[in-house]
Amino acid sequence: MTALLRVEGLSKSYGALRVTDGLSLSVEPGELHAVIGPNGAGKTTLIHQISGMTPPDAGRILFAGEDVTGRSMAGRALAGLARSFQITSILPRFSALQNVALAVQARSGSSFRFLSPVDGEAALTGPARDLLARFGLAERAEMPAGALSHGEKRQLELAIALATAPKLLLLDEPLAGTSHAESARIVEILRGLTGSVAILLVEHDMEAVFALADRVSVLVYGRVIATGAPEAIRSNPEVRAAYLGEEAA
Ligand SMILES: Nc1ncnc2c1ncn2[C@@H]1O[C@H](COP(=O)(O)OP(=O)(O)OP(=O)(O)O)[C@@H](O)[C@H]1O
Repeated sequence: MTALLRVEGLSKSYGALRVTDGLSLSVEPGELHAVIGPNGAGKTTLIHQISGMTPPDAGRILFAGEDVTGRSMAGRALAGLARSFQITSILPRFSALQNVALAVQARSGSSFRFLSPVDGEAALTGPARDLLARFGLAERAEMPAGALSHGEKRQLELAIALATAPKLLLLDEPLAGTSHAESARIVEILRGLTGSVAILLVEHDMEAVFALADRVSVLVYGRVIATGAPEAIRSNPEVRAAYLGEEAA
């Protein structure tokens, strides 16, 4: 199968610190590929480089068969690479519905101009309501997004990212700061997405990672030390020594 995303030899240094160091990995269509590793291993910097926020010093990023290394964030988003922005993408005074409807509009470009105002609005809010329902937020549709709980904001953020109909979703710690119940709900949402959209997931919650991932890559000092199925990663002696330790026992 041709990889949807291929990262080849990605390097980035800040001063003397090599944050990603010849890093290579791939994500297949529909795959949930988790990236784990100790604090400071370079996981967030990897996501920044893939999304186009941080230019790499060396290496290439191939997405859907094209070299996107030099492309802007907006150009990558148009090509189907979506990133959720840990709540900062949410407009707090707009309702949850309006937040998702705006993302639906962004996906559809100017096509709504040709509809009457009423039909145009329905064409945006219809899919937005469907997405909110899928993300367990149907009853929060009219609520200002800023009034949602932390976990609900994370769910809304996923709905916004999905509204752009991406091929690949980049998720940086979607479970951080959520309650046990909220994180269980988000895990269920992510499970429901697997197969239909590829996901590159950076997450510290190992229970969630091992329950969700098709493949796991382990990043240590900016390098991938192992990639494989969750069970193979859990029992890999090098991974256990470098990161998982007794956590995985
Ligand atoms: N803009 C920057 N300028 C200087 N140093 C940076 C910058 N961004 C990241 N770093 C450093 O690069 C290293 C890797 O950071 P990064 O956030 O990518 O790690 P991480 O694996 O995501 O860590 P965590 O699990 O704690 O989120 C850290 O030592 C960090 O301080």
